[in-house]
Amino acid sequence: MKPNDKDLNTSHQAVTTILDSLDALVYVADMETHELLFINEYGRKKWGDPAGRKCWQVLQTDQTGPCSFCTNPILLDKQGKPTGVQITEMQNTKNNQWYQCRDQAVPWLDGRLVRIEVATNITDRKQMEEDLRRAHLKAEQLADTDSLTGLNNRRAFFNLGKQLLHQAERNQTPVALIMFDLDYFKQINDQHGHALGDLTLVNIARIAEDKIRSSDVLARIGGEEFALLMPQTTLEQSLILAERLSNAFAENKVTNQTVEISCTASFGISALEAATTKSLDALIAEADKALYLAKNSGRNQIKVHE
Ligand SMILES: Nc1nc2c(ncn2[C@@H]2O[C@H](COP(=O)(O)OP(=O)(O)OP(=O)(O)O)[C@@H](O)[C@H]2O)c(=O)[nH]1
Repeated sequence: MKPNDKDLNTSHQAVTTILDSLDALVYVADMETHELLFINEYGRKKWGDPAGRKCWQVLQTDQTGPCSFCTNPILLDKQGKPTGVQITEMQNTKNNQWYQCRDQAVPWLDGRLVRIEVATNITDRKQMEEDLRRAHLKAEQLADTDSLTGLNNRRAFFNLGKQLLHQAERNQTPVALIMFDLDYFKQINDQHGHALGDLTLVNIARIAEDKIRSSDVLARIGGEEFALLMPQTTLEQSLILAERLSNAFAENKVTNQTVEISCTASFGISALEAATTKSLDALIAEADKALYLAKNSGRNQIKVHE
């Protein structure tokens, strides 16, 4: 039995009612001319009536032609045959909302190819993903950061240090390590309180940060112990920097309302010459030995591992 006009009219109305009830954009656009042939009520309410206009004129802003992100090219294969459903995520240029777009090329009633898109608003999900990404990044940064000074912590020092040594070995460039430890720091805490001790550590960190290159890895690896690993740096160059640091620390004054103090440091230096290999642990052990010697020789001095 052939459907009559009334049946067809009723089924057209039924389909329109269904499409207009959806909480998603549904539209049909000519794949060649981009003319918008249909848009459901959700789309009309948000983007307006097509009135013979093209999809890029109705749905996007500031377009003078088809969008650079138009999905048409992926909806057809080299022979011009539909590739099936393609799912993309896009931020609409008119309302800045994010949409998941389910696009498909299909033959229209008159035989030409059209793009049918069903787009659902995923802005809340995108925002949640972004929040999660930021929280994850922050957690990672916190796990690598010394909370008092904001410097790398011990864990980060070992991770970054190993990468740095690896790179240096590959490039056959020298690396130097300075370990420094504040002198008689316990006395500062005991005599003037933990808060002034903390302030001293922060001051020392800022001074050191100020004197190094962005490629250097500076870390607080213990209570009052710091490590500075420098790529493309020789023993001689690191000695000059250690002297600068030593002088700057000694000149630095830390104050609270009642006292003004200064604090020196002892330094131990070790180095990896270009085109040689050494583990980070070995480099640290050598610098540590030199630091121990500096402490035992009266403090406020720099010793180099021979
Ligand atoms: N204020 C403060 N003190 C800390 C922190 N971490 C460790 N310390 C203190 O640093 C002091 C280190 O003391 P010691 O290891 O005896 O070293 P020192 O007094 O500097 O002596 P030398 O290193 O031999 O010159 C201890 O009193 C720790 O409590 C911190 O985060 N803040």
